[in-house]
Amino acid sequence: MAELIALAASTRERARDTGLFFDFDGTLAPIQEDPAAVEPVPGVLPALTALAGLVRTTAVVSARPVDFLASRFAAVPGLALYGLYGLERSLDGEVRTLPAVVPWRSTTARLVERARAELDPDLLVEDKGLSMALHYRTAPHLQHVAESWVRDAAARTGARLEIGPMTAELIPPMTPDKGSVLADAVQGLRCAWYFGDGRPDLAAFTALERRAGRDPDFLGVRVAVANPETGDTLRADADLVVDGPAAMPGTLRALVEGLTVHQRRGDT
Ligand SMILES: O=P(O)(O)OC[C@H]1O[C@H](O[C@H]2O[C@H](CO)[C@@H](O)[C@H](O)[C@H]2O)[C@H](O)[C@@H](O)[C@@H]1O
Repeated sequence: MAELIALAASTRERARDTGLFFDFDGTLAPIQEDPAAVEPVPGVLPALTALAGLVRTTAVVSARPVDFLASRFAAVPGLALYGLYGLERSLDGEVRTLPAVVPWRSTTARLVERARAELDPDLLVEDKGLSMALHYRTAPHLQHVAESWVRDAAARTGARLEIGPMTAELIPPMTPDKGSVLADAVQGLRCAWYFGDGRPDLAAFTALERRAGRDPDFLGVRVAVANPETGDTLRADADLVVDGPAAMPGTLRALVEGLTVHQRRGDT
């Protein structure tokens, strides 16, 4: 907590030039068997709303589609959404899709249809519009089947393979990574925090390091959310460690407090 308070103190003097960026699954929401049932941890939405009033940018950067994120975060005004690793963006309420990727919608639709027809029904097929994922969390014995099916489909279609926790995903080849999303999003900011839990979030950490390396005035804060599954993936590279999604509301409230103390004092 002492580290968070110190970093909040350094952030508050540049709060109006600060961006707060969050991964979704395993960071703002707990890992569950059914991806469609996942909701943000109770307490996260009011804390994000409070933060959105204190800093320039608050954003979710996720492998989920923007419409899914929008359904979960409608209560947070001004929250920017980067979906499908940045293929889809909703920065001002309007959803924009990288134009080059649009033809992949039909490729993905065919892959989803084939997966549902060919594979064991215990493998959950997640249709994300421009990408799709096979989930074997409730059927771990099918990991090999899922991974070899997506490998084969990737070779046939040119889609890119992304292996996640209990998940094998096919994404369009031009999909950015979270690092390039962050590098772009932090332009014009003097401070950014990134909260993540998994391997794709490392690229976002690296983007903050690179920016800080080029700009000594820039403060980048890398926060690892050590959920029970991905555990130590980001810990070694982090400035702060949060003990899983359940600890996020308390962490965000402490950050609100750290940013608000200054404003109250500054106002008097
Ligand atoms: O970038 P993220 O927001 O972290 O999304 C990564 C993947 O998250 C989801 O899958 C993971 O969470 C599920 C729900 O808790 C869990 O059942 C699954 O095993 C995890 O891999 C989402 O369903 C995927 O589409 C995302 O790629």
